[in-house]
Amino acid sequence: MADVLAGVHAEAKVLSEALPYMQRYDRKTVVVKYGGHAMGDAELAKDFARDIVLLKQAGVNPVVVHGGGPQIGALLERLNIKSEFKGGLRVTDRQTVDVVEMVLAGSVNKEIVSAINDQGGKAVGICGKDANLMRAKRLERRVRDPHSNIEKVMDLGFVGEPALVEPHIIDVIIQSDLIPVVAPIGVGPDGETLNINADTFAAALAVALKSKRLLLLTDVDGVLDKKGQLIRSMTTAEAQHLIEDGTISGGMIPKIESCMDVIAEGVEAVVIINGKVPHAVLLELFTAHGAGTLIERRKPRRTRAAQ
Ligand SMILES: Nc1ncnc2c1ncn2[C@@H]1O[C@H](COP(=O)(O)OP(=O)(O)O)[C@@H](O)[C@H]1O
Ligand SMILES: CC(=O)N[C@@H](CCC(=O)OP(=O)(O)O)C(=O)O
Repeated sequence: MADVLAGVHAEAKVLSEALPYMQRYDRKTVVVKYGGHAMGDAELAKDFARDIVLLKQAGVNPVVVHGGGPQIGALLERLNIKSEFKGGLRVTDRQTVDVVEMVLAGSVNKEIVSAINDQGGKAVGICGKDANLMRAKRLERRVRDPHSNIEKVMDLGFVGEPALVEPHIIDVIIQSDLIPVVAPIGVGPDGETLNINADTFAAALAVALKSKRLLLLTDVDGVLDKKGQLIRSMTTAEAQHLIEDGTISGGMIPKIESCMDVIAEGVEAVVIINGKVPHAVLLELFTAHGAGTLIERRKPRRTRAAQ
């Protein structure tokens, strides 16, 4: 009996301690980027959908932006279409962009919408083309050839970068008490479909929506130091230093660079968390210890709880 009571008290304590966090995010917009790697497991996908519904029920306005890199890769393979990445971005020819749109705005988007609706939420799936949410331009990335030292423009085909965000459609969805689920497809200057990295898309949307937080769900616990230990919080200057000294590499570089842009544009903080941890979103937003790595402009205060 004493054990049962102790258990009940522990549960009540967790619920009660969530109150200040619920108040902090009351009616605030939080953009959650749900990466393709975090989507693999059916049970985790259900937990994620449940967390999003709970956020909405608690008065937060979650906006889900999803990826789907591995899912695009799987369909391209089935269709025998070769695909390669340059600097973390998929080289996207005309044939590939059709597949990218089909997977992102089609199957992946609707799967997430259904998962949220199955948990009692009401989600609406859109992509950056809807109501011109995300006007984009062709990405021009310059790289210096290490041998000749000549700078070249890398041609990635139908890859875009955000040019102008018109968040009206998101506001309408939020005001209707629905949950927007957004696929990272943009519309180019000639009306063409452009493939946008989901972290970059989520970052631009978070800025336009004046989001209170941007959460990036990935497949590692957060940013790890040279010894593989989780860094719980850091400033943008410290993040820059970790890129320069090589601690941060690969796919984590564009992620961190998006974080730095977002913070420079006024979003308070970005958190990188492990989408493979059950209920990672709730732990981050509604508990004192949070989860993952918190990145913000100024020196983080002593504890995550005090922030
Ligand atoms: N310092 C670091 N801390 C954590 N992950 C890192 C670091 N440097 C590089 N990475 C790599 O970045 C990856 C996450 O980026 P990415 O694969 O693009 O994620 P996603 O597909 O979720 O967008 C990790 O799986 C890890 O291999
Ligand atoms: C230009 C570019 O690389 N676009 C990505 C879009 C999906 C994405 O970013 O998904 P994840 O978040 O799951 O990696 C792609 O084609 O894979």
